[in-house]
Order: sequence, then structure tokens, then C-alpha cells
Amino acid sequence: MTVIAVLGAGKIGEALLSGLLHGGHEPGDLLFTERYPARAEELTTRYGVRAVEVEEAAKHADVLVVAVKPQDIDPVLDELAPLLGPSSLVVSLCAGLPTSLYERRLASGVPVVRVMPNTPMLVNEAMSAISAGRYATREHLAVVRDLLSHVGQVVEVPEGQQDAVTALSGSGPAYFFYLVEAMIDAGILLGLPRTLAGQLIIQSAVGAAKMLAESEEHPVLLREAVTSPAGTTINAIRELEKHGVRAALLAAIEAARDRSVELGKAHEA
Ligand SMILES: NC(=O)C1=CN([C@@H]2O[C@H](COP(=O)(O)OP(=O)(O)OC[C@H]3O[C@@H](n4cnc5c(N)ncnc54)[C@H](O)[C@@H]3O)[C@@H](O)[C@H]2O)C=CC1
Ligand SMILES: O=C(O)[C@@H]1CCC=N1
Repeated sequence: MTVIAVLGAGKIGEALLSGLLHGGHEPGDLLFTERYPARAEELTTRYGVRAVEVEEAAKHADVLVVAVKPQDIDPVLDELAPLLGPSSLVVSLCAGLPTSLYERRLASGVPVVRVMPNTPMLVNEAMSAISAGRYATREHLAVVRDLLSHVGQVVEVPEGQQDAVTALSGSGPAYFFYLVEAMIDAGILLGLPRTLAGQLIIQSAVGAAKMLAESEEHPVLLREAVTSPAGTTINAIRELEKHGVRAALLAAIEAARDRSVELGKAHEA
């Protein structure tokens, strides 16, 4: 079995470890590094996966998955540089960081694959986009695709699209959570108990997501099917349009893309 080491076991690192375990990986085939000992202990207790130093991770793992914040990448690259060679495989989950950064800072020929996943990895429903760096072959991409397909869907994109992907599906779950949170508040405004409002909205979100995923219909048609002439929904849609919700989403996602570009630029030579 391929041994995978997750470097930095925060929210997305934990989601990956948990998703891989759900997907059939053995705890013994997974390793992680973590800056905070208490966090390391917590994860070992929860998942039975061993926390190691970076040297051990580099020595034993076939795939090293970098899952620290982009702002924390420098010390990780310094640690990895003397430990890796062309037979290693580095997978970066870091928003904004280009494969060229790794290629510049690690030994020549180290293959790097850039990935933008998302947190639904925790429930095996991730959307991950993968892009090969300069030294990554089709075989390296296939290894990464196989690994991530245990925790959701995988698409390959040109690396130039990764900042847009980050804004869309990397951050995407947060936008849906935000909408659900606001809709539950609307239930409170209308006088419903919070638990009931939560149940109504969450199940509506699950049902709508299932229809989007399973029906062949365009989202516009699915919305139109809910929107009866002179009915209730069109009144709500009019308010959404009046308040510029569509324009707000376009601007919000563009701002997220811009931040991803900025995070990459901060590490330019
Ligand atoms: N949270 C999300 O939804 C997504 C995050 N990402 C990317 O994943 C990366 C991690 O994000 P989060 O998990 O949200 O951040 P986080 O802050 O929850 O996790 C980062 C973890 O790395 C650890 N760490 C930092 N430096 C370390 C070092 N030198 N050695 C060992 N451990 C170290 C920290 O203690 C922390 O536990 C980021 O680069 C982010 O862009 C990508 C897609 C989605
Ligand atoms: O907010 C962030 O920077 C990370 C990257 C995509 C989702 N979360």
C-alpha cells in the first residue's frame, strides 16, 4: 500500500486523513507531522495514525502532502529540501502556491502536483482539482488522482486555472454554509424555533444538492420548477435580485481568486 504523510494536520489535513481512513486506507499506511503536540496527540487518539518528524515522513512516505497555511510554507520547504529527490512525490494543497515555488526550493527533479481540495473530504464528497508541475509525469498524476478519488471527485485542470478553482470549489463549501446560516436566521425572523428552521433548511439543501448532482437539468430549470406564477418563490427571487445577490456572488468569488493570486505572488523569487 502507498504510504501517505500529511505535513500539517489542521482542518484540511485532518479531513484528508479521516477521508482516507473511511476510504479503506489502514492507519499504519498514514503518517502526519504537526507543529502542536497537543493537536498531534488528539489526532492519534481519534484516528490511530502516527505523528512523526518530517525526516521520518520523508523517509517512509511515498507521497508527502503539504497541508500547512501558505504563510507557513517557508520552514516546511527548508526542512524538506535536503530530504527529497526525484523518487519522492510532493502534493501541495496550499491555496495560491504554484508548483514552481516547490521546484525552485527543492532538489532538481522532485515531482510536485498542485491540488485544490475542499472540506467535504470529511464525508467522502470532496471536489479536488489536480495540476502537474514541471517534473510530475502522467504516472504521478494517476497516483494523486487515485488517492483523492477515495475521498470524492477529481478533475485535472491546467495550473493557470487553480486560483479560480480555489475561489470556486476550494472556498465553495463556505458560501453554502453562509447561505444556510442566513436562511436559518430568516426562519428565526419568521418565528420558527431554531432547531426546526435548521432541519427545514439543511434537508432542503441536501435535497437540492442531490437534484443538482443526479438530475440532468440545468440549475435554472430546477429553480423555475419551484417558481410558480404569482406564487411565493418569485417574491423571494425579486428581493434577491433587488439586493444584488448574484452580483455579490460574482464579486465575492472574484475577490477570493485575487487573494489566491496574491498568496502566490508573496512567494515569488
Ligand atoms: N480549510 C479548507 O477548506 C481548505 C484549505 N486548503 C489549504 O490547506 C492548507 C491548510 O489549511 P487549513 O487546514 O485550513 O489550515 P489549519 O491552520 O487548520 O492547518 C494547518 C496545520 O499545519 C500545522 N503546521 C504549520 N506549520 C507546520 C510545520 N512546519 N510542521 C508541521 N505542522 C505545521 C498547524 O499547526 C496546523 O495544524 C492551506 O494551505 C489552505 O490553503 C485547501 C483547500 C480547502
Ligand atoms: O480560505 C482559504 O484560504 C482556504 C483555501 C480554500 C479554502 N480555504
